[in-house]
Amino acid sequence: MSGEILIVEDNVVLGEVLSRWIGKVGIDADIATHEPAARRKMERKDYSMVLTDVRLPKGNGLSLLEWSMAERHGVPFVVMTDYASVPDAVRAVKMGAEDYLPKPVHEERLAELLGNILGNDGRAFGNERSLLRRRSPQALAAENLAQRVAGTDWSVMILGPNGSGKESVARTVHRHSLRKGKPFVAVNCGAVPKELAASVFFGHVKGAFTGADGDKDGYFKAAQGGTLFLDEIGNMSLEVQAMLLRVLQEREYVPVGGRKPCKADVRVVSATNADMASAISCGSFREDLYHRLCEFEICQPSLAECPEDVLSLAEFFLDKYSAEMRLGCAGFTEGAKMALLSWQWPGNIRELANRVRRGVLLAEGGLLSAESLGLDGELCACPASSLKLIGNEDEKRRITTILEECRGNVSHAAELLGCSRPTLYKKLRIYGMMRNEK
Ligand SMILES: Nc1ncnc2c1ncn2[C@@H]1O[C@H](COP(=O)(O)OP(=O)(O)OP(=O)(O)O)[C@@H](O)[C@H]1O
Repeated sequence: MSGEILIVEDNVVLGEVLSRWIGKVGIDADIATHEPAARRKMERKDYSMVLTDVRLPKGNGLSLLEWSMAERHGVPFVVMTDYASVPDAVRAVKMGAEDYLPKPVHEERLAELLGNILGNDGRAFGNERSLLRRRSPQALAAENLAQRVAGTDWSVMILGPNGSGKESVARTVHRHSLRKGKPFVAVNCGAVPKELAASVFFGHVKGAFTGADGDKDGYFKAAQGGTLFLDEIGNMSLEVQAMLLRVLQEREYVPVGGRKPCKADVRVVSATNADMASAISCGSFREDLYHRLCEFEICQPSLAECPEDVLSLAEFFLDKYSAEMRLGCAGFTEGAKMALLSWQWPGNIRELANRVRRGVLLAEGGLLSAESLGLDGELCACPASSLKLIGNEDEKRRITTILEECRGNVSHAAELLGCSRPTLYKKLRIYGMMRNEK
């Protein structure tokens, strides 16, 4: 796969703007101005994604999508629509498009989307995202640690599952540090091939290798004075690890093909969902690098550990996406709320955002149902949704949240928690939650 993105857009100025934004994160973009040209390009090359307008002078984005699905190209499609053509976006998603992007396109949304679809550092656009202040004790604990360590210059390692908000914690560290106002640069280390690592991290000078027709800065230069966020460090090759260890020890580096050492004045914050102890014991991660990267550790909880945040985050995303699409969605049906509370969120906040975005589109201005969130029928089908009644604080909070939502209806709550009524009563007694117990 070329890694290149194909933009299909007849507005040449917009095509160029999109291509420049995509280029900022190190991805090349190719432009076609109508459907036949796009088809020709797709026949010649495998693109990593197609970003297409619906209306084109010849053909249209939906028939391009239909053709690509029939030809089994397997390339993710993102369809750009203006507010008047919401039904087109709905059709596109139903036909298999990965996502849609409302026009006018915002750089921040495009970055988020690239991050979601390509799993790369679309985040390097560097724009601050608006975030909800979370209230669950677990999320607050991680946030407080981030604020406390921010004032030191220690390296920080954030551990937690994918999509749980580790980058948001890294941004909190940066925002509360003396380096705020300086760059925050995010790098997806897992996506950096070892052959290019030196040039990507340290930059290169003109003539350093074939194709190096100018000087180019690397991530360390881009983050100078600020924070370098190394994401997915668990996926770094041993060669890249050795390279990073050297620069973190010596606090300087030399661009590829250059002579003069440059100062590496960056605060490093890293993140991973890997089990670092096992990675070290099986030799896939260097222990010396681990200690350099982890002068302070923060564990970001999964969304399932933070039941208090689910509905407020869902409402936050509902407002955000319905404003973006100018679809005044009024809220969630009771069934949708129950489904949101009983789902286990294997993809964490990212999954919640994606489901709500899809729901906003499909609800077309009404209330979001469990079906529009893709959660109907899943409740019983997903074994993970059943409560593992093992007895701990998380479980108690989850029961409390669901009981509140069910307005005290134990049968309904037991159903959502995936356990029997007698088991739930037993738990309520264990936790001293029965009214007649106190
Ligand atoms: N408090 C919040 N309010 C609103 N959105 C949030 C919040 N925290 C995280 N998000 C959103 O959830 C998504 C996932 O967050 P983030 O990228 O920080 O997770 P991550 O753990 O770093 O993921 P990965 O491990 O896949 O890199 C992002 O779109 C982010 O904007």
